[in-house]
Amino acid sequence: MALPGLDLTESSNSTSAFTRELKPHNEFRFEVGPTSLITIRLTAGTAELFGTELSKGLPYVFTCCKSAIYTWTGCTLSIDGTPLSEYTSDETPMSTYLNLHVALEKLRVAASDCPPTADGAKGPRLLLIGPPDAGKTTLCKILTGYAIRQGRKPMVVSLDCGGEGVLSVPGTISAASFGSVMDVEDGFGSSPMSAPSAIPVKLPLVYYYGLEAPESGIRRYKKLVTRMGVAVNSRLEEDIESNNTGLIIDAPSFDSQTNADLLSYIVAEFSITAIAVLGSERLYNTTLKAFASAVPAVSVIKLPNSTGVVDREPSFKKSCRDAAVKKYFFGDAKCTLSPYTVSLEFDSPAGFAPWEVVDAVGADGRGTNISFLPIGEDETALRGGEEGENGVRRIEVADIDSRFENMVLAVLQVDAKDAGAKDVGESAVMGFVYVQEVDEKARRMKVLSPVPGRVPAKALLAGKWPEGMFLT
Ligand SMILES: Nc1ncnc2c1ncn2[C@@H]1O[C@H](COP(=O)(O)OP(=O)(O)OP(=O)(O)O)[C@@H](O)[C@H]1O
Repeated sequence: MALPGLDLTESSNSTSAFTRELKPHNEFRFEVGPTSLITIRLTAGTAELFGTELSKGLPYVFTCCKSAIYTWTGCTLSIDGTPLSEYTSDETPMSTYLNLHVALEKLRVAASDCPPTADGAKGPRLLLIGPPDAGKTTLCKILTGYAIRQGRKPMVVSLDCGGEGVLSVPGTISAASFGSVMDVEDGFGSSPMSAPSAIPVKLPLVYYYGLEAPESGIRRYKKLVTRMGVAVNSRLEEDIESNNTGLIIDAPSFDSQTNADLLSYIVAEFSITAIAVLGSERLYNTTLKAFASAVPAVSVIKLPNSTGVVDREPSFKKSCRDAAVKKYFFGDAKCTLSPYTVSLEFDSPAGFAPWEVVDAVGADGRGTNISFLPIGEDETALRGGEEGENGVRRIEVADIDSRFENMVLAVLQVDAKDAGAKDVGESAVMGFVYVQEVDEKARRMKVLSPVPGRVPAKALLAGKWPEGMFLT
């Protein structure tokens, strides 16, 4: 059976079943393509997937992923389907990661012993940095999984706008408090901002950045980091349990000195107490020097990355982003959703306010690069002023045409009617719609919405990331 909108067929070769016996401290690594499924069952022993324990006998279905199942005690796995590749490895950094978790746990215990209002009641605030594909998100999942298994309630922040999105669609930064078990198949699981889930819902705070890299719109990115920092800090102050547990932040990819300023900015906004550098000796050394005399003190730790972490080709990453957006609207193999087709009138009396993210750096490295700017219009005029300052620009209705089709628009929390560039530039996200068709003559567009009824009269924000895609 094919799933609507997902183009997923059930395992093309469901007869190819095999088992793998893993010795203690070994890892079963596998890769599944975007159009196939494999099912894995734990039949004996104990095992975990990036920090979350597998239940015995339960079928876990995987698609479009490169992943690994680790065992501390030895286990038997039964696999149904044909992975693109699979092997077992006895070389993993899991003991080092466990040691890091134990060190964090000691700090959490010390924080719990302090009076709630004392400064010492703040648990460890860890920032994970490293070059692309170093395994930052994976380590973030592992540490979150271990903290949850220990009965903790970690606050997880994803500042990686270029990735697949954590509890949301790509192009966003998000934060959520994790109090319940994570999803083995889905990693961080789902939320009303990503997809349905059988596991208790997490309600993330989401900002739509709309560009691939922080450098492309660094001023706005920093503003969003500040907004996120304020929200997360005040949430932690209100919730003693979360405050004692602390923060785990998955940073965007850093490569040595070029992002030094952004790194210091993030450290200051979230009052980071420790930075873990994955997979880059050079980045570790520059970071160590940069924070050697920081007040308050910031510990810098060097961590090995797993030999299983593979460079994902751009096409594979694109498939993963597409799959994340499809999942937001159509659900997944376990829980199919039927999004609604809704008409968005340009002349709606309630208000229609489309905005777009302004790219601060063009492909040539200079000037703005505005996707919907009418041909011939002077881009430099937009660089100053309130709009340039806030990294967003109001789109004239006359400029809306088929270039909008197949794009994701963020429905912001500011009302369409009185939205200014500052509100739009810094507003959190309510949800997303997908533009199916633009009818310029009838002055309306057809959008896919996850909820029935009219799209709320809120400001809509178009970005360049995730890039346009065909959903239906
Ligand atoms: N031990 C492992 N075995 C197999 N695959 C792994 C392992 N660890 C991580 N991976 C996979 O490697 C890929 C890259 O890892 P991850 O996303 O954690 O890196 P990252 O540093 O966060 O990447 P980004 O550049 O997006 O920030 C992911 O698909 C992840 O599932």
